[in-house]
This record gives sequence, C-alpha cells and structure tokens, in this order.
Amino acid sequence: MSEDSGSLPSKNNFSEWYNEILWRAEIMDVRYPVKGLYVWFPHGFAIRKATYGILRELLDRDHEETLFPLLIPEYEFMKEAEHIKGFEEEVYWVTNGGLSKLDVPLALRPTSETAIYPMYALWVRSHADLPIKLYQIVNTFRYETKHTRPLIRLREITSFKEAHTVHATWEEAKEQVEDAIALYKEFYERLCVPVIMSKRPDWDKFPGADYTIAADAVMPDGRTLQVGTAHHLGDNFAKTFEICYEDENGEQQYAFQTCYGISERCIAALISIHGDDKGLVLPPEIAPVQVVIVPIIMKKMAEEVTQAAKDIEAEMKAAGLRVKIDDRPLRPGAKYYHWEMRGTPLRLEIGPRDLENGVVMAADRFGEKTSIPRENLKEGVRAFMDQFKEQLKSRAVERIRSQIKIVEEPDEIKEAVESGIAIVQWCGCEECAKEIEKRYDVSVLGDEIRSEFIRKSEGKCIICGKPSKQAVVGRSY
Ligand SMILES: Nc1ncnc2c1ncn2[C@@H]1O[C@H](COS(=O)(=O)NC(=O)[C@@H](N)CS)[C@@H](O)[C@H]1O
Ligand SMILES: [Zn+2]
Repeated sequence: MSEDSGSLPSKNNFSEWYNEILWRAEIMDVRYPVKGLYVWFPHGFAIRKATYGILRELLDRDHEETLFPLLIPEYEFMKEAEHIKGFEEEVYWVTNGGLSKLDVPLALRPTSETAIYPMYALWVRSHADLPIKLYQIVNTFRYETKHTRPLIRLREITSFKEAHTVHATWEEAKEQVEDAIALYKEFYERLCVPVIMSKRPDWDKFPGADYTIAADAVMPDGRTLQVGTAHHLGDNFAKTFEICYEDENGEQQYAFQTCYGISERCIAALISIHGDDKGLVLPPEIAPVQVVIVPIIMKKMAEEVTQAAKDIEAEMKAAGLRVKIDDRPLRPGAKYYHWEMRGTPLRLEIGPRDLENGVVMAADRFGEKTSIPRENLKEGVRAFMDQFKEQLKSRAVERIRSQIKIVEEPDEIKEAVESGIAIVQWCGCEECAKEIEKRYDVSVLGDEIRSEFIRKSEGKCIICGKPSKQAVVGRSY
C-alpha cells in the first residue's frame, strides 16, 4: 500500500517519525473518516495477531476466554456511581434501532464491568463457584476529548484485553492483582519492552476501584505511556450488582473482584521503543516475517541460486520460522530497504560465490553480518536470532536507564522530565502532590514503585519534609 522510497523523519522528532512509520511500515491507515477510528493494514494486523497470541498464551494458563455483548442497557451502566462519574463524558449511546426509538438507550461499552457483572450476579451462588477468572479481547469505545492518536489514544480501542475475576475474600483479590502484574511483567519481557509498575494515586485510580497498579513504558520523547493497569475493585461492584455467594456456614457474603486491561498501546510501545531511523525493529517472536531470503541472481549459476533459495526457504519453514523469499525484479538494496522498514529481524543472502563456498550470508536488522556454513544453517539462524533478541533487550534497558533520574534536588526535576521520568521523595499526601505538579509542571504518576531499574530509598518529602517514599513523576500521554 505505501510507497517504498524516501527516508523516515529522524526518530529525534518522535511525533513525526511515529506518524510516518505507521504509514511506511503499513501498521494502521489513519484516513478513516471518523476521528479516533483507524484501520489495521494487514502487516500491522499480523504484528497484533502475534503480540496478542503471547498475551493469550499467558492468560490461558489459568483464565478462560469468553465474549460479552457490546451494548449495555442504561439502567445497568448507571448503577455504580463512581464508575459513571469516571465514564459519563466518554460513553457513546445508541438511541435508535432502525426507524424506531429505543425505549432503553444502550451504551457502547467503554469497558465491560456493567455488561459482565449483572451476569456474574446470576452465575455466582456459592463459594464453590469461585474464583472466576475470565477475559475477553474486544473493541471498546471512549469518546476521548484529549488528542487522539493511532494505537495510543483511540475512540474505538480495537484490541482491548480485559480480564474480570471474582473471589471470596479481599486478600484473594489482592493476590490476583499481584498475579496480573506478574503476567504483565512477563508479557512485556517477551516484547523486550521495559516497564515500571507503580500504584496510581487515589485521584488517578480506576473509577470504582479500591486501588490501581499501572505499568508505564517510557517513550523515546521521554513521556510515559500507561500500557496496562490492574484494579482491586474491593466489594464495590459486588454490592452494586448483588454478586453474593453462600459461604461454608451458609451465610450470604459479597464477593471481591479485580479487573485488568491492556490495549493496542502495547504495540505502540514496542514500535516506538525498538524502532529506528530505518523503520520498525521487531522482536523475532512477533515479527510477521522472521527471515527474508534475498537471492543474488547473476548470469552465472542463476538456476542454482534460485533453487538454493527455495531449499533454504523449505528448511526454515520446517524449523517453524516465518520465512519469505523476496524474488521481486528489484535491486538487492531496494529489497534490504523494504524489509528493514518492516522490521524483519534476519536477512539471508545467497549468491553464486556463497554457493561455491558452501555458506549463506546472514545480516540481522542492526546490520550485524555473519556467514553461516550451509550445512548447519538452521542452528546458525536460531543462534543469530537469539543473539539479536538479546541485543534488542539490552538496548531497550540501556535506553530506559538513561531516561530515569533519581532526583535529590527538586530543581533537577524539570530537566529530568524533559527526557524521561524523575524519582522524587513524596510523603504521599495529595496537597504535596498537587504542589509538585504545579511547581514543576509534571504529573505524579505513582508510588510503591516496582522496578529493577530503580534502587529503593526513603527520605524527606521534597515539599513538606515529612518522611517519604519514592514516587514517579513525569509527563505522560
Ligand atoms: N483511549 C484509549 N486508547 C488506547 N488505549 C487505552 C485508551 N484508554 C485506556 N487505554 C488502555 O487500556 C488500559 C485499561 O483501561 S483502564 O481504563 O485503565 N482499565 C479498565 O478499563 C478496566 N476495566 C480494566 S480492563 C489502560 O491501562 C490503557 O493502557
Ligand atoms: Zn509532603
């Protein structure tokens, strides 16, 4: 679909680079005539498919996947006061069916608590029915008034994974939130995307929740992107939707719940953090094409080279790799450019000389080259691919370490958040947080930080001097 020439804007101009790469690497087409709604190109969709394949693999260990309706009757949606307050400005309503007015307006789910929990109330009878651990991957709708952006802030969230669990006790639900955070950590490790977990301040928690733990990635422009959240819902929704169970003594008890969500922001993060000025750089596990074979056709031995490429393709396929021969009538350089833009981790070149020497030239997406003896090509490719993934991971870790600043002096905050996040000492009270936000033009993103990149320390609040803990402050999407 997109033209295959001309260079990307430099990634230092992240916003332009990001918009251009969505087009040139054929991720999403932004020309759909409704603001905040975008179209997946097949290549982008293949990345989504592989990425959500990992997410399903992790969830399917101890969750079950299901599907609830999109439309929510107004009286259900309006039941949980906190929840409505948090979403009333973002909900789309369906008021007509064909030519007739609907007697009950229907909300397009912004998230599915009020679609699912009336059903949970029907399903949960006794403690033997617990725990319930279900998830769905659906589209949700939020009438976002802030700046919409493909993959980052959509009005139709096309890839909304939402898990909703029910437990007998507050403690069990707390354990489940911990499990959810561990699953998110593992998921982002598989994408080689470093994240920082922290507990959102009360004024930023999910509407209707007791508390929210969030995963934040740090984007190339230094702004954080919330790429996942896990909420402890207490028994707030259980009381609203009458989700009760009979305990061992025959008493009726309200259940305790959690919910946790990831959207296509996970793809925005992996594209942005790994990409470079030549295009996407994809972790092998989610690359639509993992190995591209470029035959170097000369007059000499043209037949043999073409056949050798076919044999290599068959061998790679048999080894379970997603492989493609690029035999288009183009110069090799034009082919290299095409696949680098699409983030293909590994390229194999085979020409007459390589045939004579019994080797295959391999080049990874970073331009690292090696020649692999033909007879152990499979092992060589695997090893080269693993080494590439390690390289990808260490580059991302190095990058985020450079974007985190442990701030001792408050006046270091402004500079620190120009390129990333600052870790400051905060007493935990709202007034001091509001003062930090006002004074340094930042957001207090959270405390109770969990991150291997940040050494724990306590101290005095930078505003009031009282005993404090570390908090993440920064600018966010
Ligand atoms: N407009 C949006 N576009 C893209 N992703 C979004 C948008 N709004 C939220 N998200 C992502 O979706 C995740 C879950 O959304 S949420 O509101 O925090 N949580 C929920 O809706 C809960 N019901 C858990 S599923 C967020 O952490 C964020 O990463
Ligand atoms: Zn303070």
